[in-house]
Amino acid sequence: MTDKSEYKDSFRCGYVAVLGRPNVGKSTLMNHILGQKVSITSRKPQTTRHRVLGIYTDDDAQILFVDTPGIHRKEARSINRYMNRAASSSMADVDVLLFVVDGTQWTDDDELVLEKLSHAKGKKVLFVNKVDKLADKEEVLPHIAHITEQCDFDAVFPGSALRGHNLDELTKTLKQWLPEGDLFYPEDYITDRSERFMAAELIREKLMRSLGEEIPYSSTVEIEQFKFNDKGILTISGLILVERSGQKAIIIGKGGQRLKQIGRDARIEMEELFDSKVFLELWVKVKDGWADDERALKSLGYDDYR
Ligand SMILES: Nc1nc2c(ncn2[C@@H]2O[C@H](COP(=O)(O)OP(=O)(O)OP(=O)(O)O)[C@@H](O)[C@H]2O)c(=O)[nH]1
Repeated sequence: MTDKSEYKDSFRCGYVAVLGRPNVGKSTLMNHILGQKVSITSRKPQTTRHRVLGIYTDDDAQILFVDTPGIHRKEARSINRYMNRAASSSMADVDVLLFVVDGTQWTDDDELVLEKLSHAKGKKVLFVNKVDKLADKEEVLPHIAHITEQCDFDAVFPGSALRGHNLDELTKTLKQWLPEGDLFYPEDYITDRSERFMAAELIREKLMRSLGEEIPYSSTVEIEQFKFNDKGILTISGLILVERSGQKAIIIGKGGQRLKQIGRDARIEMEELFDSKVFLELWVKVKDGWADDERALKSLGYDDYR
């Protein structure tokens, strides 16, 4: 470990890539550290489809979190290939790689991420999450041994993103490995994502939560209107794109009830996020086979990974 005293007077700023297979708790971890929701979470895997930059600032450092989409073995659909490429590219040019695993479950997908990580450059930190679920905390030890045998980590933390266990210690460690430098973003920024993007993500989150197992990621959301009127009311029109008409019917629900509930839930969080009264309109449209068409994906804004 580096002696922290030598850093005392200098401000640090840099990038931390958050890596891990879907559903291990990456978004929960980032949201907890930032103290606000910037990345959507759900019980189903693969909700993080976009790279979200979360920004943490305190008196001595600014951490720029790059939240990566899941890495998968199954690359059959374009959208999966796209997500894999995005995840790999976010490993390059960062100061610290933060590998998040679920302390209760190790899978082939974890193995795949670990394999990619072992070839990457930069400081590496392992966060073994969901330890709150283990009756006997020592159960994580063989898990940690298995992982660290395959890849050298500069620090290892068992903890819980949901309960905030060990996150202060993690943050302190991440900060000390950032290069010296001034703030990249103003101190009150928590993301560089646009308000439109945040609005779309909120709708998508409510959609996923409401649909249970039915439509994992064959739907997407476009924001067609995002406008304040002269009374300060924000009008947002969201277009939900699905692959088949059956899916459209499911989303709309009996007598439009499900769509109404999705809209109500999204609107409440939007009002808090944008600090304004919100009028939200939602539409559902069928766009056949969009997930298999990489060009269509790009036209929908999935081309912003560098
Ligand atoms: N018990 C427990 N559950 C957790 C913890 N961290 C996350 N979860 C739950 O695990 C599920 C997945 O969490 P996410 O943060 O969405 O996972 P993710 O890795 O960002 O997933 P993708 O977006 O699919 O890549 C959610 O239901 C979380 O509430 C934890 O520390 N303890």
